[in-house]
Amino acid sequence: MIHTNGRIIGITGGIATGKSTVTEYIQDKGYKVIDADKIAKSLMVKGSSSYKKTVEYFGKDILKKNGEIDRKVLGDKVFSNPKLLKVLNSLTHPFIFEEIKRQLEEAYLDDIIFLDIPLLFEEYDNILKYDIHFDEIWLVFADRDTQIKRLMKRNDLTKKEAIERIDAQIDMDWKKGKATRIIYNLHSIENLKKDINLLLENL
Ligand SMILES: CC(C)(COP(=O)(O)OP(=O)(O)OC[C@H]1O[C@@H](n2cnc3c(N)ncnc32)[C@H](O)[C@@H]1O)[C@@H](O)C(=O)NCCC(=O)NCCS
Ligand SMILES: Nc1ncnc2c1ncn2[C@@H]1O[C@H](COP(=O)(O)OP(=O)(O)OP(=O)(O)O)[C@@H](O)[C@H]1O
Repeated sequence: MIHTNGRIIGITGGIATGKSTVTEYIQDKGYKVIDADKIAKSLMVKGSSSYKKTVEYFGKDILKKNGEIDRKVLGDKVFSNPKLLKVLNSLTHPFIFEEIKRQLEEAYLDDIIFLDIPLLFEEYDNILKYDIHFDEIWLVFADRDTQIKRLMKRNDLTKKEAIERIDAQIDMDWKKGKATRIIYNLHSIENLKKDINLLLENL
């Protein structure tokens, strides 16, 4: 069991639905936020255990000239091939979950801890294995067309590539049924902030 005094609120959603936009705002308001994507990135730096295992399996083709992992190249490989995505997950997730657990325990004095974790439902077995218990789960929702549009724009992807990334995750409508709260991020960012304020006031 993770030792914290406070509540743990999971923030999840589909790719490019707006999780980071939501958690950046929550963090600006002074709340403690742990970001699984940031942890994953920090653990993939040149020379780390995840890096070594990933390069050993995927080969030097995934490296940039300076020896760092080219995330676009690796992303293209794994999101177009579910088997390879599974391999990458198996090489990286143990390190990521260890670090999430460590950061949760480090934040034991905070009353509320938000954990931004895109794969909360996809990796539920790991959530249980690492003894992470959510008091609430907030789902940031956007419809598929909006996801595609935002993802193509932000990552400079073709429609096909955006769809592959969306389809590498569990369907958003299924996730809706499992969440405590749903944040509909379909309109302006100002609108989104108002909705978040309401949720925070009611904590
Ligand atoms: C494949 C990689 C190199 C692509 O890097 P890139 O910089 O393009 O994307 P980034 O890491 O910023 O992730 C963006 C979004 O992609 C989605 N995503 C990332 N990894 C996965 C995955 N394994 N399965 C499904 N969706 C994923 C999430 O919604 C995430 O928010 C990178 O995502 C990665 O190393 N993934 C494996 C680690 C992982 O599972 N990270 C998610 C946090 S638990
Ligand atoms: N309400 C909105 N209106 C317009 N653009 C938005 C809105 N919300 C988010 N965006 C933009 O959509 C993109 C995706 O948002 P964000 O990065 O917050 O999503 P995410 O869920 O964290 O993505 P990922 O799963 O890839 O980490 C960003 O470029 C962001 O600026």
